[in-house]
Amino acid sequence: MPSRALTVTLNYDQSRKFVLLLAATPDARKNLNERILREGKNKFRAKALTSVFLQGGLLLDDQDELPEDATQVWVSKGEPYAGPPKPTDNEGCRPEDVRIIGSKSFIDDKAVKQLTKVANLPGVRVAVGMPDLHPGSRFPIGCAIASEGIYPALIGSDIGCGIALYRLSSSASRAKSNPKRLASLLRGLDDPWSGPVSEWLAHYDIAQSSEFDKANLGTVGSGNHFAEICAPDKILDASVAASLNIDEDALYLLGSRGLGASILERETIHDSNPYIPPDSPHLSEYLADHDYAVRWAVANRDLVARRIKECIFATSDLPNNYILDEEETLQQQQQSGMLPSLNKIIDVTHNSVTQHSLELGTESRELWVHRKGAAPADKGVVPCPGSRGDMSWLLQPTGDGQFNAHSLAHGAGRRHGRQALHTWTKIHKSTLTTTSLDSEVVCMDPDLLIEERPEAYKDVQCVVEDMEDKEMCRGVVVFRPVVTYKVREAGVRRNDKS
Ligand SMILES: Nc1nc2c(ncn2[C@@H]2O[C@H](COP(=O)(O)O)[C@@H](O)[C@H]2O)c(=O)[nH]1
Ligand SMILES: [Mn+2]
Repeated sequence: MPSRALTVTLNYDQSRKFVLLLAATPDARKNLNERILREGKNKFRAKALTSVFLQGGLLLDDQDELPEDATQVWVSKGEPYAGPPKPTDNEGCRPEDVRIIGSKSFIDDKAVKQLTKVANLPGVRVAVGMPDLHPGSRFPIGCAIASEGIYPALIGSDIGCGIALYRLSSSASRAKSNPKRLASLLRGLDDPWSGPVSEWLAHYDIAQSSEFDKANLGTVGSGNHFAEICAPDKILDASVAASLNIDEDALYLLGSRGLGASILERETIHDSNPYIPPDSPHLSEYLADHDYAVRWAVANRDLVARRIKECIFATSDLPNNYILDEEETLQQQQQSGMLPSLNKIIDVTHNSVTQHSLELGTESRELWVHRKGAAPADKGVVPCPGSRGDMSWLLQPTGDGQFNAHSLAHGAGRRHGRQALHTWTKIHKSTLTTTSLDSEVVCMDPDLLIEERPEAYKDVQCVVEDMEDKEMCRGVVVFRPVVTYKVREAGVRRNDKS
């Protein structure tokens, strides 16, 4: 009777494999787990092998029968599956499900090529380039990618990065007539927070706190991260603006703090772009890490906001449990006269993955939407920052989210790469700390001053108009920058660019 060949591959080094011959009888397919592990331990000289994966990442357990069509298995020491996706996931997007939204905005060809490549990955069903689309080192930034399973590398190392908008107060408005003075008040923000880190994190369902937390929680970080005090310049939708109480100064905070780097590192030990299929047991493990990084980033933005408020209003005696988004507590605190007003309007994460229903032709599918530099369009208003020398917008998402994969642009997007900006005509650094809108920039890092000057970014108005033309959103408020905070101390440059 002819035998059947089963290729056994070592999951953590896929160049190593051997062929196991199975008799072509139904019995030979039963209780195979033990035999595969035994042979694997011998052939690979790896005593610690514990699990057998089928193609796609499903575990072959003790009592499981080998599926009829299985020709390969992967043996692992317990690390996540690193083989190819299930054959059914193999085709990428249909051409009509690859969209680039941008007729007024500049879109770099390199970013289009990167998006096309991503759209062809197995399991990917929809790929949308937003008008802020620009090239990243491997994958494009400014896009929403919907797939059957999850590609951790598409979300990248800056999991949880996002932007939050807080109300400040009219006393800050008075200071706006003097941005230099307001800027001079922002001190000590690069130092670790001296408050109770674990207590703060506990408000965000984070039980542990580490040395990393102590050193980083409550700091802005570097790279493209910033805090910005801004003032409403134009109210475009008075009723939405009124419902959000936007009539005074506001504070934008963008950033995370590099926590996602270790998560991505763990995921990409064996493969630079692994795929976690929808039925893999590893999917929920990755999501637990991902959600933790997202909550941490929100906690961080809130703490930076609190510290900025302390700088501006010279109050260092806030109760330790003062959390910005607990409206009720906040209102009580304000009523009791304890606090100047600073509460949160919205916080959106723009590097993340969440599940959504999307229509593919006549079929509706539950897909994982990876947002790499894209804001969710199903959580209320969305901030869309321009640059330190341009306006920033607050947008109201519109439409059913099908065309844009429930996402909007996360900003203006880069027009020029960081390195290119260093080759431009040299400008004296001092002229970069006051913008053409008369706002002040606190940035003692000379490279960042060059790399993030306003000309580095696209025109945010074109980005917004491109989305309005597709009926994805409408403008609510346009904000003018007053003070942009990057880094105060020379030499403090944290390694968490995204
Ligand atoms: N209002 C400001 N906007 C800025 C500043 N620096 C950058 N940006 C905008 O934000 C996004 C950043 O998103 P990222 O997470 O990809 O960095 C970027 O596209 C710009 O439009 C600033 O100082 N002020
Ligand atoms: Mn970031």
